[in-house]
Amino acid sequence: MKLIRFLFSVSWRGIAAAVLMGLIGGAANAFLVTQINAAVAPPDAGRHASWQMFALTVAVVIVSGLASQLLLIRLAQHAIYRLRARLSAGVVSAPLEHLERLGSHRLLATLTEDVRSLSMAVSAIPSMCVDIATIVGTLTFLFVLSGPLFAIQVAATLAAIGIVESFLKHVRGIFRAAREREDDLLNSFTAVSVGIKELKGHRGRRRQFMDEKLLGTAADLRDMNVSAGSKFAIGQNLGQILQLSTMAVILFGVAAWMTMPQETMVGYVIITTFLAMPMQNFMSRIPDLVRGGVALDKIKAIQLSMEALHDEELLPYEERPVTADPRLVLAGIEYTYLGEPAPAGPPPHGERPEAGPPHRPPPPTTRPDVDWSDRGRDEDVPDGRLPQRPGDVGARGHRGPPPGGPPPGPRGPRPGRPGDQAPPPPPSGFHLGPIDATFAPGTVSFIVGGNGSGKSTLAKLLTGLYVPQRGTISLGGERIDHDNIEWFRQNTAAVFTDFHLFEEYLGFDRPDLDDEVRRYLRMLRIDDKVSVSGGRLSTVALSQGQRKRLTLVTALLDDRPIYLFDEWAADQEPQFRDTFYREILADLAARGKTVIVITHDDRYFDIADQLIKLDFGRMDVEQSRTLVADPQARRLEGEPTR
Ligand SMILES: Nc1ncnc2c1ncn2[C@@H]1O[C@H](COP(=O)(O)OP(=O)(O)OP(=O)(O)O)[C@@H](O)[C@H]1O
Repeated sequence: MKLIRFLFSVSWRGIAAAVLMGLIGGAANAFLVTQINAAVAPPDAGRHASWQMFALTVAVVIVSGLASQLLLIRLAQHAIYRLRARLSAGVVSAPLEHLERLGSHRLLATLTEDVRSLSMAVSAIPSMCVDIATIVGTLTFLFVLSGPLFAIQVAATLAAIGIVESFLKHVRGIFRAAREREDDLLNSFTAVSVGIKELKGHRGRRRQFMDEKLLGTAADLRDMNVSAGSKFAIGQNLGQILQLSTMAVILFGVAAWMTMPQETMVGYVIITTFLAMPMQNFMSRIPDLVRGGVALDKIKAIQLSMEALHDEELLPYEERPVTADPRLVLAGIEYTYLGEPAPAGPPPHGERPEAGPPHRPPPPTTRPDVDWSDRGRDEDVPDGRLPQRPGDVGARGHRGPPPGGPPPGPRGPRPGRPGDQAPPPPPSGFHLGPIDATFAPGTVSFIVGGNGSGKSTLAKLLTGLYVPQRGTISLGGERIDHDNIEWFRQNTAAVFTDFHLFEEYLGFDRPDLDDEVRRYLRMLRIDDKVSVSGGRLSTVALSQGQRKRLTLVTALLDDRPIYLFDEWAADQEPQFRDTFYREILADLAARGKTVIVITHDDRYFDIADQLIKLDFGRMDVEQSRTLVADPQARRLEGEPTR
């Protein structure tokens, strides 16, 4: 079982020690039964029991049982810790686009619901081990007592297990479906917390949302859990009926038929009474195991791999200073989002539909842990991995699919061979590029364009959060690829529109950090609202504009060679907007930083050294202009870039 395998992967020595203790406990339990049996046997039966032996056996039962449980509890908690650590690492290290496609609700459901289910399952294992040891030990004693009774009892127990298992098949399916609904419920919870103002302000919308979405999903989950619980209870009770029927058959039929001695029958009754408790305990923990298995499957399905399939933590990283030459050059870069999966339904032309659970998210399209050079796409690499270092791009005349074509992801579908049963290409979404541009040190570049024209997508490419599927990015003349993308990311301080403000200044190891922060708080005119002490902000409960100023503080503290602001000034008052564009950006450029600003503020176009206009994902060459030749001039009167 996957769960047990997972537990073993945490510490097989710990498991072995705990199971050994459990077995000793189980054997002692069985011996206890023989003691009780001897104590109640008629004096002429030749069995002896002493209270000293009884007390010693009880001591062994308790000590070994306790030792086993303590060992397994530690192990289980360690396993849960490892699970949380691996899952969180899975989230942090998964490619950004994959996380965006999953959505925060699915991540939350995994980090809360799946971890909870797995914790329950892992916590159930200690007592189940002791139960199994007791059952095995007691049945062994029954075997010694009477072979035929042992055979009948084991046959009945196996039949009971078979009955429970046949019910479990249905229960497993229901738990699986219920787990998918958990995602929907978490989605509704997210909508409630994020959209509470919209719901409060519109009675009809709130009612419909509550009835159809939140409560509808909650009711489905309730029904599924009731159905699963009832099915399991029926199965468990049928198993118990079978056990009791077996007892009746033995007591009232087999005993008389085989003329069994009375002490054997007394022993049998004691054994079956002793067996009842661990059996029930064991059975009642089975649903926890089933849920744990479903949670493991789910984690695997959303590819937040515990085997670290996309582990960016494994990206090579060389501890070296940031670049001294922040010249960023884009050469024909292109990027395509994977489109939404096709709606379920009969496939055209008699094709077979793709198998998979209904809510299974598509695989990630980007793989930052591999090289994204053009060369790899045209080669058939046996194990699906691409060469570590790019060859010469030289493929500017060989650009990939037309806009809207399938994404040529580094590990995406390889070119098919005749006769290949290649899966249909995933539907493609928005396509950006090709983009050729240079962002020079000491200059301010504006990226402009309509809503949805691809500005933020380009920003994610410029910061190394997405990897281009075609073309190259170079920084200071160094081509960026698999081997240096982690280093590349350390060169940019970026503020995105959907930023998160951390209450603490993390990742700074400076004794005078508080003083520096105070200086920036004063400079950004927010020192009357928030203070800092020990690298921690006094509050983050501020207006959107004020919170954005705090993100700017963090970016300025980072002091990186490249600065990227995605519509930073949109929430600022006019006066401060002026300060941002005319003073802060100018100061950064004067300090030799490469400054990139995504903006709709055409009033400030005059301060830009370069303007890059995007139109439906393409660079509008006519309207994109530059005067990189003279960064000091800061006027937009240069020639078009191409
Ligand atoms: N995570 C995503 N998955 C799939 N498609 C996406 C994703 N993010 C954006 N898109 C698509 O890419 C296109 C460009 O989005 P992007 O955010 O880059 O535009 P933008 O120019 O920054 O727009 P705005 O000015 O409104 O912020 C959008 O039309 C959207 O459909």
